[in-house]
Amino acid sequence: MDTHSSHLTAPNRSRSSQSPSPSHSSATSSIHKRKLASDDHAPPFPPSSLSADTRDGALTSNDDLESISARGGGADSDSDEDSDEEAPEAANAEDSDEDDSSIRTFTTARLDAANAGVGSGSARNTKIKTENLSSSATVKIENSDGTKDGGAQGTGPAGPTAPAGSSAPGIVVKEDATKIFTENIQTSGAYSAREESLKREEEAGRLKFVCLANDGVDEHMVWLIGLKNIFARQLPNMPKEYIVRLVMDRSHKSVMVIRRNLVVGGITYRPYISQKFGEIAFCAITADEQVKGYGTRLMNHLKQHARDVDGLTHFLTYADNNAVGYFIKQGFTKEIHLEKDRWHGYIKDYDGGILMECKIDPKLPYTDLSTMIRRQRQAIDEKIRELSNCHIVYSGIDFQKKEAGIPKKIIKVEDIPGLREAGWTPDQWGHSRFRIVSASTDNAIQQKHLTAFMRSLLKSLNDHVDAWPFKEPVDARDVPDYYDIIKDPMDLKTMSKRVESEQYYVTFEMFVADVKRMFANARTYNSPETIYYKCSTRLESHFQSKVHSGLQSVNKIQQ
Ligand SMILES: CC(=O)SCCNC(=O)CCNC(=O)[C@H](O)C(C)(C)COP(=O)(O)OP(=O)(O)OC[C@H]1O[C@@H](n2cnc3c(N)ncnc32)[C@H](O)[C@@H]1OP(=O)(O)O
Repeated sequence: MDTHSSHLTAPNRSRSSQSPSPSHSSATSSIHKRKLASDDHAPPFPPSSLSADTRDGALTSNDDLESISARGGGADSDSDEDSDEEAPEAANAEDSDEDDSSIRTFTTARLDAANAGVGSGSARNTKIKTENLSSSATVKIENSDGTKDGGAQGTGPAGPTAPAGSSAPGIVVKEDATKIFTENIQTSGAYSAREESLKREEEAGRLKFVCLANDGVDEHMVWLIGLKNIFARQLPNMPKEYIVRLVMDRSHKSVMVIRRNLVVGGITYRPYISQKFGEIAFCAITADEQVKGYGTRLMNHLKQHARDVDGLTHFLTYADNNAVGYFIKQGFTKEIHLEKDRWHGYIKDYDGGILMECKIDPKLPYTDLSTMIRRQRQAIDEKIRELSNCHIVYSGIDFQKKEAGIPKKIIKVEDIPGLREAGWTPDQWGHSRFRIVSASTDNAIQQKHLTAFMRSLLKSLNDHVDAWPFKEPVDARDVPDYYDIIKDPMDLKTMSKRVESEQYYVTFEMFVADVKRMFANARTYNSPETIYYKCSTRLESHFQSKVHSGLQSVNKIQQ
């Protein structure tokens, strides 16, 4: 037993890692080959509440691992992960060095046990349970409030999470205040929305975040194996033996997302209590649950736990190249500000990874950031209200229209609700885009001239020999599919109504746009050889010549 368990300690970890041979092809990670710290500069094993005697602890032999794994494989948790990874894992066993023989035993036994069925798995379970119960050195991580991590499901948030309605140290958020903020602000960013939704799931007991280590508790071991399986699948370039070793190493802790008693993902880290920093070894979410916010919430729980329970101020990690973006979004930087003597020689070196650092804020309510963001939004919103009226929403303009799109009543610009309040004055008319064709200041006279001009053009069109197809709106009874194809119909009769209303065409361009639309419709619906198409072309050139001569005579009068 002693020989088996000793590989969990630092020297053996280094020795075994000297010949890692990750031969997997990469699906989700870039090459992430370990180049572990050698024995000579491996730091003394730091005193930690988790580094209890490994010989008498809960997991004391590969037999234990085998039986747990067998049971884990048989459970609903991550059963697909297991089945998918078994073949490569077995194949990979050949690559392992001698120090990994225990892991090979573990893998083989797991396969055997899984094949043997539930019966043999439960026999193993019983054995572990007995051993665990008799083990006085089993270390259990407890929450600051004294409850055990990974407690029974349905008992509310577990792990280091602050209970609902409470707040993180240093920040007091009363429930009522939270409610007001929540109700007042309707929209929240994607970050807050995801955090809030997961927080609600936690409060409803459907989701929990637990932080635990290899403590021998039956349920915890199943979860750890489930997490190991996710790591093995999501980090295909990482030797599986190495993953098992660290996840099961008692100096490492794992924060896990558990949903319906299944592990969704997690982060395994090693807290260096004396150095006040932690090293994130692995981080992954199961494939079909990625980019749903679990990774972010997981990291927030980790930070809160590491600060409040472990007393850490920083995290370091060798981030996989593909995951650098994720770590940046979690507040990690490539610049390392932590004094080198606090971490150098402690953390493991990796090839192909980028060393990143995250400073843990001493006050931030990491598991309730969405409430804090709401409060900040509320404060900014109130300040804006003090300085401007942009939050006031006026009733809209009644755009109800009579036949031919003519407004039922004329609305004076100055009567538009909110316009004056926004600082508009009538002398700003010149900035309006609804300008009459002439630069004259007498709008009424200009409108009369415009109407007369449009009336004369319409008469000229109506009198033309090719006008007959355009005099009336197309009758859908005659041409059933016409309005399926022509969505913006126009005809001379409708234009005439608009001209006579003296309200519709406030610019000449609006009138011309209707004429052009009428001809374009004819050429859209009809093919070029048809009479309708030819009529539209001839009538349009007639219209253009009339407009041209009409505008020339207007110009002459104005000169
Ligand atoms: C030390 C190490 O272990 S390094 C290896 C890290 N692990 C892996 O690469 C394994 C495969 N990937 C995963 O397991 C997951 O995608 C994780 C752990 C990287 C992220 O977990 P998720 O649940 O997907 O993250 P979450 O949904 O909270 O996303 C947070 C943000 O990061 C972004 N993000 C997630 N993964 C990545 C990525 N690989 N690269 C860049 N951005 C990412 C998301 O788009 C999201 O952005 P947004 O807030 O602007 O919308």
